[in-house]
Amino acid sequence: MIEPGKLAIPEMVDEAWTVTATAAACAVLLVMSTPFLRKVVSRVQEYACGVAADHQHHKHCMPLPPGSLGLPCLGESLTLKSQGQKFWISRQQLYGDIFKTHLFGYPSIVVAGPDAARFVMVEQASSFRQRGLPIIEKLLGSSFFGYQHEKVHANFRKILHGPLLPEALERSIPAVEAIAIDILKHWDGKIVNTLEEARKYVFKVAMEFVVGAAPPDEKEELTRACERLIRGVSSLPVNIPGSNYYKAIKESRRKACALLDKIMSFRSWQDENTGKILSNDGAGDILGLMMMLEDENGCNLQVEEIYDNILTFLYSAYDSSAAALCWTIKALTEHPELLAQVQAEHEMISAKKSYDENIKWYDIKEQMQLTIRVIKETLRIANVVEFSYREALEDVPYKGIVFPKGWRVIIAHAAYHMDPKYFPQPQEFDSSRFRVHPKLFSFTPFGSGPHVCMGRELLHLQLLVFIHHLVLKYRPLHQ
Ligand code: HEM
Repeated sequence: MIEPGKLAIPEMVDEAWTVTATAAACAVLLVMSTPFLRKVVSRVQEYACGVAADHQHHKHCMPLPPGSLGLPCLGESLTLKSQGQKFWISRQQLYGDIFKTHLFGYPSIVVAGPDAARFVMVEQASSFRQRGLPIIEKLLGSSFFGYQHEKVHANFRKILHGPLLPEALERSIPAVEAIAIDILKHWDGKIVNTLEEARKYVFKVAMEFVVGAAPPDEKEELTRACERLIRGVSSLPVNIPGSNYYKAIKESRRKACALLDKIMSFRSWQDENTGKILSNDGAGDILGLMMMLEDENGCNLQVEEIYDNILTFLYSAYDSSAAALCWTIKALTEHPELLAQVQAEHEMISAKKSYDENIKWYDIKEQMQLTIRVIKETLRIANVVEFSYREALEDVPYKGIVFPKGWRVIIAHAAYHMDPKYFPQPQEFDSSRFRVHPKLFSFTPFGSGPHVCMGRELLHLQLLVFIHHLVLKYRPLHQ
């Protein structure tokens, strides 16, 4: 998952090739400046990708969608890096709701409209496998349960969802509230870096849900190792000593795995007779569940699988949630009238409570409707997760074009979130637009279908709790 404006370009070039690639890119830029040569290069690029030529001419006679595969090797990754979410919007305007490109080292089909998004995420979900960006799979591991297909994925998901379901979340409100109050306590009389504070908060919350019971020192060290690892994910994949990418691979992942080992041995013991891992505190968090999981032969997961899952889980929970909280606070401070209404909403909830009484699940679900709309509008406009990522497992025909087998598929939520057809004046922050439900599948910040975000209820809970205490305690300086 990716922060706004910080899209990571995965390993397209290894460092030995960097100089050659730069020279080649300059030459190709010159060549690409004439339309005829651009067409020739594009066709060569399609042939280089193999699958496209195969499809267009030999198999189904079904064309690929319009679009450009960009520069050889680099594709359109540099343009995406420089344009951010505008990349999806500008191409959607140029080519329509489905177009081809070449990103993150793979020929890809981008889905930029609600109907096609629904087709890939829901109707034809079994023909597409969820993937992580190459850099994410490399740094955090490729055996994350979300990348498994159909039944295996569904079985894992059913078990791991437990701590994130409403019943469990309701029990955890006091713990989340305590973390929020503690973070805000340190804001008194200070100028703080909101993003840093948001990261501190969401990571502490994520640690409770994902890693659970662990000695505080190990948890603290794990937090730091994960932060460095996550920094590596949004860095350029330049594998030279001193770079964030290098440090993430060589130091942070190893450190994080060693700490997870320590935490697991603190929490478990191995049965001498069966060799099975027994956990002393069971199923209250994701790590506890992972340690207890058994396959059909009664074997526990391999430790590498546990590392990959925990690290990817922490990544999913951390980066996007911190960005969402930060953007929400920014939106509120930029709209003083809205902030005043949000404050009134929370003062009303607080007025009905005795001193020290915790927020209730009912408050979250029923009493914070305006704040929920503010969060929705923030997610729409900030697009903290710009897209979902898939691989086509077979040739998939759709409305006269084909998703070729082996190509990557990018569901660009950001493109339709910013489309005036579904959200008039899309650049304007207007939480009141969510008084009515948006068109089906035009608003999918958490994805949809079998891979829909497992942490969306937790995200709402942690944002609402934090905003509740923030607006009750502080006023922005300009008020
Ligand atoms: C602003 C916050 C968040 C956003 C915008 C977000 C968005 C998403 C999206 C779009 C997907 C679907 C990926 C796909 O279709 O391929 C997803 C999946 C997932 N998210 Fe989130 N997420 C957020 C926070 C969280 C949190 C707090 C957690 C956990 C505590 C979490 C855990 C997951 C997991 C485990 C999956 C994979 C589900 C599966 O493949 O079955 N997310 N998220």
